Amino acid sequence: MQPLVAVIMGSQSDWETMRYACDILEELRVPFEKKVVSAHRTPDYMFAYAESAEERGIKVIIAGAGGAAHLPGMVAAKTTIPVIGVPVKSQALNGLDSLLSIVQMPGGVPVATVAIGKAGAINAALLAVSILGTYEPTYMEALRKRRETIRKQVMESSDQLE
Ligand SMILES: Nc1c(C(=O)O)ncn1[C@@H]1O[C@H](COP(=O)(O)O)[C@@H](O)[C@H]1O
Repeated sequence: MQPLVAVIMGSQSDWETMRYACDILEELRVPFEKKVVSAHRTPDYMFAYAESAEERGIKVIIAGAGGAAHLPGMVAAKTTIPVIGVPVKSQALNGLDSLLSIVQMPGGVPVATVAIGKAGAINAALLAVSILGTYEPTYMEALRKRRETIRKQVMESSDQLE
């Protein structure tokens, strides 16, 4: 099926985080592609990838990177498709470097930045599905059902408190 969401990451080492985004997309039956693309290490490929994404039918790009995390911002600079940036936890600075590199975009070139690490990757995918849901009601319905499941789980966990 034609992918609607692109999950890209600066390195294969980001997969341990970005796999959580892919799990959500699989769960909600959203067609997606996943690729390693680096602004630093494969700049020409990154440009070509970002420039061609819209015409290939991609609606949202989720871009995860760690450290000097320029990938989400550089992709956003080359496309007007919504870009969601996931700060990957870095070894040296625990992902604070990644977060600040992604979130502080100059006015005019937005990147929707989520939290550092696993929770951010999960929320990036949910946000991407929300965007798809604005024109495809089945995705909105899938999100509503998921929220309801979470609500029930929380209520049950509350009942189980001693
Ligand atoms: N931040 C970027 C970019 C980029 O922004 O283009 N390319 C790779 N990286 C990051 O380098 C970290 C270490 O990568 P390696 O584990 O491959 O050394 C990864 O978290 C990756 O996202």
